[in-house]
This record gives sequence, structure tokens and C-alpha cells, in this order.
Amino acid sequence: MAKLFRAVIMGPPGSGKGTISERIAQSFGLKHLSSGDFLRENIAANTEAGVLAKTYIERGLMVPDHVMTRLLLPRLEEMTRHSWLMDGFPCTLAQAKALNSTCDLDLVISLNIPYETLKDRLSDRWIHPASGRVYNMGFNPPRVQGRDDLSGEPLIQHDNDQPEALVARLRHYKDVAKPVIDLYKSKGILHTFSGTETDRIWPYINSLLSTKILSRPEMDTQHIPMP
Ligand SMILES: Nc1nc2c(ncn2[C@H]2C[C@H](O)[C@@H](COP(=O)(O)OP(=O)(O)OP(=O)(O)O)O2)c(=O)[nH]1
Ligand SMILES: Nc1ncnc2c1ncn2[C@@H]1O[C@H](COP(=O)(O)OP(=O)(O)O)[C@@H](O)[C@H]1O
Repeated sequence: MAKLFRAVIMGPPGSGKGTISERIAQSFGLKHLSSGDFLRENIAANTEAGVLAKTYIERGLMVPDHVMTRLLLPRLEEMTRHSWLMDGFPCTLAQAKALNSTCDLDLVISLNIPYETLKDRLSDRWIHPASGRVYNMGFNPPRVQGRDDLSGEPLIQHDNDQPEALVARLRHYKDVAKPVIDLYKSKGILHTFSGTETDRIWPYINSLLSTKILSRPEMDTQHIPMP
């Protein structure tokens, strides 16, 4: 069987992982998998892992590694016929090692965005809690102010997107992500992109993926961008 493409996107909160993942999924036909979406699905379905995860998320804490791996690895193992891009996992070295034992990654994208930019974006971020859809009042505003585009339900802001909580979250990200980034660097699969605007970073990611994915004959041709 032709080899499938497996990628991970990493970056601090607000770095644009979700936004860039959607663009990659659309342009290259990879399935966009998001740890936050998996968690929300499990919380909504009241699964054992979902009930447990909820107690952490409600307190603004990261979900413990063993809960994350128990939840995500079986789902990834099931995806034997799809190329995918994982957003939000792994976040810690323990998660990265667990993922390593399940699959061989082809590529890791790491987003390196200045603190001031993250602070500005997140303090302007509005979320539709039920779906996880994210809006930014300057970058991608909702069609109707304060309302989700699809459901029309009210949008909220997260307390942990406010400046004081954000400093702690970003510091925490740096500490836990460093060994993960070092691991992927040592494997030779890490690609880091720096900048303050998603629209400026995107062409570089697009051209990197074009060189990696166009050569893969199993990809559905309708998803391959025109040269
Ligand atoms: N002004 C501006 N806002 C952006 C840009 N790229 C993304 N955003 C907005 C969309 C969101 O409101 C916010 C964060 O973007 P994402 O939700 O895509 O980021 P990410 O998935 O990394 O955040 P998360 O881990 O879920 O906290 O910033 C940009 O280039 N300029
Ligand atoms: N890989 C992970 N390890 C631990 N906890 C995670 C992981 N991914 C997501 N979470 C938890 O789920 C929550 C929601 O994730 P996400 O939708 O990515 O949004 P955000 O990071 O902006 O809060 C996180 O705040 C965190 O508590």
C-alpha cells in the first residue's frame, strides 16, 4: 500500500494552528484532527475519558498525558487509510513518545510567533463553545457581531485568553514544548515558521507541503493544488 502522510502542527496558544490546519486540510486533502475537538466530542458524549478531561479543562488545566493518549491513540490507529494533520497533540514529551510508538510522522510544523502578537490576538478572540469555532474581531470576524455564523448562538471569551492568564499559559507552553521540539529536530522532521501574520507564513507552509505531498500518488487528485 502507498505510504500515507502524517503530520503534526505545534505552536503556543493563538499561534494560528487551527487556522493553518484548516488551510492545509482544504488545500491538500489531509484530515484535520484536533485534540480540542476530540476532547469536546468526548465531553459531549459523556465518555469516561470525556468526563475526566472536563474536570481539568474547566479549571484551565491541561488534561493529563495518560488521559490524552488513551483517548487519541486508538483514534489515530483506526485511521489506517487517511493522511492526517494533528493539531494540539502531542503537547508534552510523554505524549510525543506515546505517539512515536504508534506511528511514524513525516513532518512537524512548529509555529514561532512573538508574544505581543499572541497577546493581541487572543484578547480579541471569541469562541462558540459548543463547536469550538474561533473568531477574531479583526482577522476573521463573525458575520453577525457576537453570534456564531452557523448556529447563531452567542460567542464567549475565555478567561484564560486574558493577559495575566496568558503569560502563564505561554510560559508553560515553552517549558513543555521545548523537549518535544528538540525530539522532532533530532529526527530531522521539524520545520519552524516564524512571523506575525498567518497570511505571510502560509505561502511558505504551502510550498513545503507541495513538495512533500504532490509526489504522493495515493492522494486524491481533486485536493492537489494547481502548480
Ligand atoms: N490578527 C490576526 N489574527 C489571526 C491571525 N492568524 C490567526 N488569527 C486569529 C484567529 C484566532 O482568533 C486567533 C488564534 O488563532 P487559532 O485559533 O488558529 O490559533 P491556535 O489554534 O494556535 O490557538 P489555540 O491553541 O486553540 O489556543 O488568532 C493573523 O495573522 N492575524
Ligand atoms: N495535547 C493535550 N494535552 C493536554 N491537554 C490538552 C491537549 N490538547 C488540548 N488539551 C486541553 O483541552 C483544552 C482545549 O483545547 P483547544 O481546543 O486546543 O484550545 P485552547 O488550547 O485554546 O484552550 C486545552 O485548554 C487543554 O486543557
